[in-house]
Amino acid sequence: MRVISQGEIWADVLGYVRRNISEVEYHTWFAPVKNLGVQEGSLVLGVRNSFAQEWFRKHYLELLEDALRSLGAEHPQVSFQVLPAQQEAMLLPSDPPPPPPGRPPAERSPAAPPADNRKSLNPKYTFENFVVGPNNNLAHAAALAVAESPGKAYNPLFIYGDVGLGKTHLMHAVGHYMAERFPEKRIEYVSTESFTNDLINAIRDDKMTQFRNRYRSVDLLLVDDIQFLAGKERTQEEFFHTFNALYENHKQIILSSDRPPKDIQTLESRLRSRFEWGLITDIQSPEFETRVAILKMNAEHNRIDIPQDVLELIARQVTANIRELEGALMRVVAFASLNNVPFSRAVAAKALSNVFAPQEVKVEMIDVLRQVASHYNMPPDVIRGSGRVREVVVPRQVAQYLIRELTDHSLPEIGQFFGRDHSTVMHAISKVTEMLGKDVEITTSVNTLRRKMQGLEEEGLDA
Ligand SMILES: Nc1ncnc2c1ncn2[C@@H]1O[C@H](COP(=O)(O)OP(=O)(O)OP(=O)(O)O)[C@@H](O)[C@H]1O
Repeated sequence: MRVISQGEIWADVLGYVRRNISEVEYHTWFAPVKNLGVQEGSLVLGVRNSFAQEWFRKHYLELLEDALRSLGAEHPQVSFQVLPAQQEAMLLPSDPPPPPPGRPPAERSPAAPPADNRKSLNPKYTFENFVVGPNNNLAHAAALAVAESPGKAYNPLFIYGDVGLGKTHLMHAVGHYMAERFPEKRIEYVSTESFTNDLINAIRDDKMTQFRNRYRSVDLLLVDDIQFLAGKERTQEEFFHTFNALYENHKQIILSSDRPPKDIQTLESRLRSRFEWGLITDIQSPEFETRVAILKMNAEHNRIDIPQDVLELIARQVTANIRELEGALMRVVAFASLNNVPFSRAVAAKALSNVFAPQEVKVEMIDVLRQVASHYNMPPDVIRGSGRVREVVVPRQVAQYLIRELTDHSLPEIGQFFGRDHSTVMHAISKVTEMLGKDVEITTSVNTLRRKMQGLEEEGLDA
């Protein structure tokens, strides 16, 4: 693939973008972007992680295309690539990763596309990415058993549960598992809706033979939301025959539904009884620990460094639906990025307050420490550590001063938090008090930090 370096184009695109969005947005999202040149007519941009990639696709694709149009491109094309891990370091937007030292874009290509028999599967939905908890361990064990002995363990496997609890994920996981071990096997994932539409089209276009070949020649058939068969007589009829053909040939069938077969109204009894031939297993809502584990895995996958207490706050807020749980995490990440603040419980509560019932979150010592650390661009542990150079001592004193001002903690408690005694804290506070109004840097820092902390507490920021 020929790669043309197009530094000038990128500079012009950035100029255009900058004129059309706010400075905060520009610095948050566009400053860390790497121009990877133009490849086959498409401007390729390197972004820090898959979250940023998704964000760009959703929010800035049109703007970028407009920018290219303004430069004369008739059919502007923009694509995004996630930069290799060591360059991502999403952490905080105020702390962008160092620029990549001129590696050729070819090396940054994402992993090779999945094998063809996985084309109907979501690459994210694997067993490795599935957090097992008391709510889903039976369904998980059954899925694993089926993956190991397709057509033999339980056929069909029927998984039911409320929306967004991982039914589709588990089905796809079986597909991936099988595809890896048996690359020649045919795997088909389909929603009941698509199955119905395919059938309608096949009837209309007189292509029933192709339709039957497609669904009856697979080794693994995954059908989502089978409750939608209810009331569709012709589809039930066709599905009945598909089911029989596969079953008789010992091909594995996995079905998902929002309710058990016996509760699906207007389902032909011959289908209902077939759905009950194998194993019926359910997935319940995850409990707190599982929700935290899911959030943690998600954050790690997206290489987002987010403290445990913040994840716990999110997990307390969203209890029933894992899709919403993931959405809440992304909302918090976007909110913190756009407002250029470090992750804290107060930030998370604010980010979620528009969607969920607001949670009362008091500012804690750790929140102030993180905020100060982010402001001075150094790790919180260094500020709490034993370093005595001015670069560390000033942030430490500022942190102690602000904690005293913004929280209800006593001097000994603050001392303990910093591994020091209360007289050291008292000294720090009087030192900062003395410098306020005299030392420009300290005064500005204290005021900025105070405003940020109070802004989050009282006025709120809009995502
Ligand atoms: N145990 C889990 N571990 C990790 N991620 C999970 C888990 N369960 C669900 N998820 C994630 O939650 C999201 C929703 O899951 P999924 O789409 O499988 O739900 P579903 O039960 O099929 O919902 P629906 O009924 O709406 O089709 C997905 O992004 C999935 O990866």
